[in-house]
Amino acid sequence: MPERGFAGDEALACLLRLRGREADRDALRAEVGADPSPETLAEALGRRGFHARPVLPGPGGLAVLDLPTLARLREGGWILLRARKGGRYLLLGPGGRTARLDRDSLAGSLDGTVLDLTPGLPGRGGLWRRLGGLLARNRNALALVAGCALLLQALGLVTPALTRVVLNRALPDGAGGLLLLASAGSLLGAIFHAWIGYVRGRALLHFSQRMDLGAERGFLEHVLSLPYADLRTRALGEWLQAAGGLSAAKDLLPEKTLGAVLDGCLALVLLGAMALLLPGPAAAVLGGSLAVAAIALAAGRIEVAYQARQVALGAREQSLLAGLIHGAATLKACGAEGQALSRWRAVFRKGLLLGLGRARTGLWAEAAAATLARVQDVGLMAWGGLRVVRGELDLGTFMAFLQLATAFSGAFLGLAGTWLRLIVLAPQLQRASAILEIPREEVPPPRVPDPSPAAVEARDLWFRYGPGSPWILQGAALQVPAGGRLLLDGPSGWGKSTLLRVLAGLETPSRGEILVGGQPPSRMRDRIVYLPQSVQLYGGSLLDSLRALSAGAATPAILRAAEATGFEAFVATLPLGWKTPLPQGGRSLSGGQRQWAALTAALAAGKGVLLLDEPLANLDPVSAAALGRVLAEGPWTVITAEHGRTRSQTP
Ligand SMILES: Nc1ncnc2c1ncn2[C@@H]1O[C@H](COP(=O)(O)OP(=O)(O)OP(=O)(O)O)[C@@H](O)[C@H]1O
Repeated sequence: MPERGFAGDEALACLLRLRGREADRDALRAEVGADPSPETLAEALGRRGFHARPVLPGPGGLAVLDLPTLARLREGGWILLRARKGGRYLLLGPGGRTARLDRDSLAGSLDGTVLDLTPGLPGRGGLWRRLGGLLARNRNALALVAGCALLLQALGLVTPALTRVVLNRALPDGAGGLLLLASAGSLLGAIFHAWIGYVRGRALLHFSQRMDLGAERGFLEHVLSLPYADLRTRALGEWLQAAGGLSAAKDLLPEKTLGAVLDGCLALVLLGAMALLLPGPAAAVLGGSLAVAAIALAAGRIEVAYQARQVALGAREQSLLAGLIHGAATLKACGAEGQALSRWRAVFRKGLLLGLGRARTGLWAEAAAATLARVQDVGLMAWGGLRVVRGELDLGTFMAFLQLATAFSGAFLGLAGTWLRLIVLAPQLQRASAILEIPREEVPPPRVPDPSPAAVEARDLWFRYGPGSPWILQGAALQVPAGGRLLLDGPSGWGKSTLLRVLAGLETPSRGEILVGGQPPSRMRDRIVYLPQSVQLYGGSLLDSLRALSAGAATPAILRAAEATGFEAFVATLPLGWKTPLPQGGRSLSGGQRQWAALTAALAAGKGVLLLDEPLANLDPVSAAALGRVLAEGPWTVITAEHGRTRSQTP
């Protein structure tokens, strides 16, 4: 292990050079400083067209990183992870010093932060454009897969040629030497075939893994970067279906689409070879294969109609299922399990019937296509056998033709099969494409949170949830000076939460203006924290959950906030303290404790403007009063939605 790491700017220069980019160290130092944070390094890489993110991959995650990249050492400084071979990592440190470490020793000497440069879903546009871009970024692996597949196909032509030689020349002439030569050729061909198959399999595995990582993460990144309004208007089932569509498209692309292109090439070559041997029967085989493919495609068209309805129903069914599982406790408490189940069952049954109809069509088509293919085989055997018996055709040519015809039918049907899958999956793929086509929200890159309070002003705000929905805000206005307090009060459904979301920049008003510290809220993300009415804690430890909710606040900041809100006293009563594991959603905490935790995280985020939606509603009066005092005394601008009190004050 090199004794010390690179300084941040030097590490960046080194990485850029390894990735084939110009890197002037002085210019880089002026750009990122001498001791840049991982986020600053990622941003600098982003400006040069790399998709870089700081991650905490853990020992297992190191294996899927795109190398070369940078990792931060436990003792400080950065090290270059240059390559990975046989489970060991080649490291590069200052002065060109290198070392090789196994995964666990490497993980032990890092502080956990690594820059992940795995390409995500590139660019803009729909599904195919983005997946195409991802393919292009992995073109070396793709070229290896294609090259191997072509070689395998070329080897497939050797067997019919050898069969012809053996049957027409070696056997009738008793040419032992030729027979031996043909056998040795076959054996060598088989060994070469197995080796190329292995290389292709490995390249495909590597390629699929990178596609998986890029596509799935790219999709999630895209979803999380969408405007809030787009996120709230779609049901969970729609997101799941879109994710399923992307997954299917991604699986189709490397193996099937590449396979289809190669199948197409192979089919042409085989057809040419057949036509050279026996032109008439070659035309008959082509006709038979076209008929089989036509049956499959006609059935596919019917299946598409079923599939489109299945996708729509599937989205509803998955949304209902998620709601049922998520709200199982409430349903049980209300004794409404039966009703919920029967609603889900009704949708599920419809989906099942559609699936059945689709499967039946598929079965009919399969049976018809198989029968036709058999008829063609039998016809070919009868025709060829008769001609061989009559001495009009030599046996070797006939057997070679049969082998070519079988391979041709396989390649042709493979091509039709891929096309069929594409058209049947079209409705699901369209759903993924529609989501990928939604433009991302332009959000300025994250900056260090700004704890200074800012004035919040809103004038003539008009907002409604959709074109036909009633207006929720009709000319709303407010003015809170920096460090001031405003309590929003009103009956349920009055629009308090809506107003807070509009002020936070999550919802866009139809009319009116909002200024936070003189800027639109979307530009002030580093200063605004919005705490919704019902918070979702994350799984993992209690500390992890608060860190996530506070957008990555450092542990000392979380501990300071917990001391201020009194949450630390509660954590001290837990046997595992901050390491207490939480289930997803934090259900092992009471409603009040969850709110307490979320408020602590909001304060730990270190931002100057707090927009809080009923933050104390679930707490007991004593804790609520104590927390109310903390909020009243702190240096923030606070706008709180609460029932029962209307008060506005300035410090
Ligand atoms: N996502 C949504 N889509 C459509 N309408 C919505 C949505 N969220 C809220 N509304 C509607 O907006 C109105 C205001 O809701 P909002 O949650 O802002 O009220 P509130 O004053 O915070 O109520 P409460 O005190 O009960 O929390 C309600 O009539 C509600 O039906």
